[in-house]
Amino acid sequence: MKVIVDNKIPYIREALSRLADEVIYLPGHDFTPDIVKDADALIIRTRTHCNRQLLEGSQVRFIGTATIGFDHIDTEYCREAGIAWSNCPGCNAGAVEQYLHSVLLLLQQEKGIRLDQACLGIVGVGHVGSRIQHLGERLGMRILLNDPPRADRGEKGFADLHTLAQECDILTFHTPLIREGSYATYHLADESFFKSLTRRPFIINTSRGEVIDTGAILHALDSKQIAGAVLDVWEHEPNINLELLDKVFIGTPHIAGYSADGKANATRMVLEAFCRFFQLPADFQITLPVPDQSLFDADEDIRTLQQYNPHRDCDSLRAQPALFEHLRGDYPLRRE
Ligand SMILES: NC(=O)C1=CN([C@@H]2O[C@H](COP(=O)(O)OP(=O)(O)OC[C@H]3O[C@@H](n4cnc5c(N)ncnc54)[C@H](O)[C@@H]3O)[C@@H](O)[C@H]2O)C=CC1
Ligand SMILES: O=C(O)C(=O)[C@H](O)COP(=O)(O)O
Repeated sequence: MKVIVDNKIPYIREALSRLADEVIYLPGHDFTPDIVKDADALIIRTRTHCNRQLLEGSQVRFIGTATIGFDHIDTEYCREAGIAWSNCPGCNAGAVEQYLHSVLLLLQQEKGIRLDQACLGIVGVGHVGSRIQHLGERLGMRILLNDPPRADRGEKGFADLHTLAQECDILTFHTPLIREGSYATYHLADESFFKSLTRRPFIINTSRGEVIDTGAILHALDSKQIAGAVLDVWEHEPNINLELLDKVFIGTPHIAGYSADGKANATRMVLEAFCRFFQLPADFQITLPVPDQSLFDADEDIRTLQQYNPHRDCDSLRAQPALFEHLRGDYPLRRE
């Protein structure tokens, strides 16, 4: 069996060498129709666009993405072509929670937001959003939740986006990127959304850049419709809007999910899916580095920011925005 694998997926090589006869490691954007044509499986990240153009005429039967998001896979084409695919639900939700925890503490320390008096709006309440809900509750915040697909399934406790826009001091986006249909999230935060905000909130986006219209958020920052923004994801990565990077409170290179723990979960889950599909025994171990014991005695807020302070990633990105992809590819994975 021949497998082509993104060369930035950590902890995978030893396990995969025991599962496949031939494994080729390549940068995610270097997968071409010629390279994939005689592969049985692709193991990818968000950087490989799996569509007709890449896959037509190939013998690929399985695609595993070591990510939760799967907007880079044309699932309709895969269905037509009989190609199975799999993602890793929940793999990196703990890492994004860690990112949000540090961001909320920094908003309190540096922007004067009293978290215990603030209302937090969470748009998209899945694996990540649910963890942010519990984090916000632990921090004493009032929480409003928006998740139309869950509300339409009859689940209780959700409000519409307009209510969040009216009542929240901080709004954070955790939806998938959906380009069309009744739950589309492409440019969910557009000019009319920003106009509808009444409390000059902070906006946080760790979902996908395309969920927020770049022109609209720039205008919202300039016209003070919002107090500031924290962005981990951007339209047109890696060619991000430098004016926006300059104007946000914190801007990072799509690394909210980049903990060693989250990456190891993703590798384990993608290999389990691979083994299920090819009916192979899943007899592999993924070994993580040990946690840093020296942090264990500190006060929780101090420990949170010692373990992860997003200003570091923001400073690196601002210093060399052209290295967006390199900063991600060679990221020193943090522990949760
Ligand atoms: N920056 C990063 O490193 C990371 C980014 N992500 C992004 O965050 C997204 C969310 O991650 P998870 O919570 O793990 O995914 P998930 O699939 O568990 O949750 C997504 C939630 O969004 C809801 N949703 C769908 N359409 C919606 C709409 N129109 N409005 C409001 N809610 C809607 C769904 O019902 C679901 O509850 C991922 O799809 C991915 O794009 C996830 C992990 C890391
Ligand atoms: O899981 C997702 O979805 C993400 O956005 C990841 O954190 C980004 O993953 P990579 O494609 O950079 O591995």
